[in-house]
This record gives sequence, C-alpha cells and structure tokens, in this order.
Amino acid sequence: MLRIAVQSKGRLFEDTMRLLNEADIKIGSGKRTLLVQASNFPLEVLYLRDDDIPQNVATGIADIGVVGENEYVERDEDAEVICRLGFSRCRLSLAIPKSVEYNGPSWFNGKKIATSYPNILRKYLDDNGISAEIHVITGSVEICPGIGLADAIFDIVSSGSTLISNNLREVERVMDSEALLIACKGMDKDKKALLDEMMFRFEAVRNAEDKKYIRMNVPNNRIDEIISVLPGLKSPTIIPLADKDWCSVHTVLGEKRFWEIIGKLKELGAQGILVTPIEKMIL
Ligand SMILES: Nc1ncnc2c1ncn2[C@@H]1O[C@H](COP(=O)(O)OP(=O)(O)OP(=O)(O)O)[C@@H](O)[C@H]1O
Ligand SMILES: O=P(O)(O)OC[C@H]1O[C@H](OP(=O)(O)OP(=O)(O)O)[C@H](O)[C@@H]1O
Ligand SMILES: [Mg+2]
Repeated sequence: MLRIAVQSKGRLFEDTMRLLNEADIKIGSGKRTLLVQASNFPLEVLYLRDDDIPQNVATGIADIGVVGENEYVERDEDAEVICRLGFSRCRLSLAIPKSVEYNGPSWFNGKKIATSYPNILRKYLDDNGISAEIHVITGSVEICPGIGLADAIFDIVSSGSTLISNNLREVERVMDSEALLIACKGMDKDKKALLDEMMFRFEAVRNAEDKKYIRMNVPNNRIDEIISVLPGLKSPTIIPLADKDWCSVHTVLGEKRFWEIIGKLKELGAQGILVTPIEKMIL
C-alpha cells in the first residue's frame, strides 16, 4: 500500500484530488478522517497541513506527497521531486509600499522584511549581499507594512490583487512555484511499482489535456491536401461514407494551432467538423 500526503484544506486540496480522480483512483470523502483508503487502488491518503508534507515524506511517514515548490524549497527536507504538476502556480516576490521610491535590491539594506519563507529569503539576501532583518509571520503577511510591523514583505503572489489591496507593489520576483509530486528516497520495489502505475495514469491524462479529437467530412479529391495540414499522432483515420465521393477523417489536434488548422480545413472543403475532448491518451 502506497501512502500519499495531501493538503487537508487549502489551495492544493482540490487540484490534488482532481489528479487522483483523473487517474481513476477513488477516495471516499470521509470528513474529519485524516487517513482514507482508496476503494480501487492500493493507496491511502494522509491529510496534513502543507507545511508538514515535506518532512512527513522525507521521513517515510508518507511515501509520496503533493506540495507547493515554495514549501518544498523552504523546508529543505531530504525528499525527491518526482514530477512537476503544473497547478497552484505562483511566485515568491519582494514587495514594498507602493508610494516608496525603489532603486534596486540594495533598497532592502537595513530594512525589516516580513515573511513566512525565511530560508528562501535569507538565501536571496545573502546571494545579493543584502543585510536586512527578517520578521517571521505565518499568515496575513501583506498587512505588515501597513501596521508598522515591517518595511517590506516577501510572500506568494499570483494575480497580484492582494498586493494591490494592501497598497504594495512587487519589486523583485525571487522564485516561481508550482505543485510538485515528491517522494521518500529509497522506496521499496513494490511501492515503486505502484508509484510507476500512478505516474503512467497521470501521464495519460496529461497527454490528453490540451488535445481535441476531431472528425470531419471531406471530399475524396481533397484528402491529400487535408492530410498535409493535419499534425495527427501517426496518420489520420480515413473512413469511407455512404456517398462514394466523400469520406470521414478522424485525427487529434493540439490546442496551440487549433483555430489556424480548423480555418485551413474549412478552406480546403472540410464539412461537419466535430470536436470532442479526449479524456486520456496513451502514446
Ligand atoms: N494565490 C495563489 N495562487 C496560486 N497558488 C497559490 C496561491 N497561494 C498559495 N498558493 C500555493 O498553494 C500552496 C498552499 O496554499 P494555502 O494558502 O492553502 O497554504 P496554507 O494557508 O499554508 O495552508 P495550510 O493550512 O495547509 O498550512 C502554497 O504553498 C502555494 O504553493
Ligand atoms: O496575488 P494573489 O492572487 O492575490 O494571491 C496571493 C495571495 O494568495 C495567498 O493567500 P490565500 O488567498 O490563499 O489566503 P491565505 O492568506 O489565507 O492563505 C497568498 O498567501 C497571498 O496572500
Ligand atoms: Mg501552510
């Protein structure tokens, strides 16, 4: 049985549960139960505060865990990164009161900076030869300059709206972050096999994420031209229609050039173009 540490509530919870759900791993929603077993996969979920996830994984209390890169780097625990998950994207930045003039990182010399990430901040200050005081606070960091607790802050920024509503402006972007899947080093063979199975499923969902399955009717005399604009997996599927002059072409399109390719297909005479999402894709 593999044990995964998941944030019990907060920003990471829903996307982590969605990931497990997409891999067809079913977890009951036993409210207030902190250890829940999946009904169709040898996995149990240990719900924790995100701050505690790196240590619990490093010490093998949980075999794997989902945690923000910011927390993983801050805790500096001996767990390994298995993959980047692409959600909970944010950054750790330095911000100062918006009316104050800023002349570069040396501005922070002699200043007091409030943060929940003292280790990452200390490293940044040392790397840049800045001598500043760090005031550690576990939440509501953005309020600190406004109440005279600090001159500046170092905290998570995503849309920037929390900074704006506290009259702050971002001046240095120090680190980008996203959710990570981390694992205990030296997992045994059986657990490693379960992790590989989970990774295979995640991969199948991820491969399909920005892809669409498209079907269209095409006049036979334009098939070669149509195929030349399609970037399909190997080559498109072509199915004859009852009308002998037409056929149905099926393929997979990425979202990036989707509308450009659809435009070309229409120009080349494709009709009745159907677009459907793909749930999983095994390459
Ligand atoms: N505004 C945001 N946009 C995107 N990602 C964010 C944002 N705020 C936080 N995150 C990411 O989500 C993680 C969890 O954030 P959350 O605010 O739920 O943490 P928390 O309050 O420390 O929760 P806990 O109670 O588990 O300690 C952060 O460590 C960060 O990686
Ligand atoms: O740039 P923004 O989009 O405004 O996001 C940044 C804010 O989001 C997080 O807080 P959250 O909203 O999760 O509340 P919390 O302070 O209770 O964790 C983080 O601590 C910042 O305060
Ligand atoms: Mg936390």
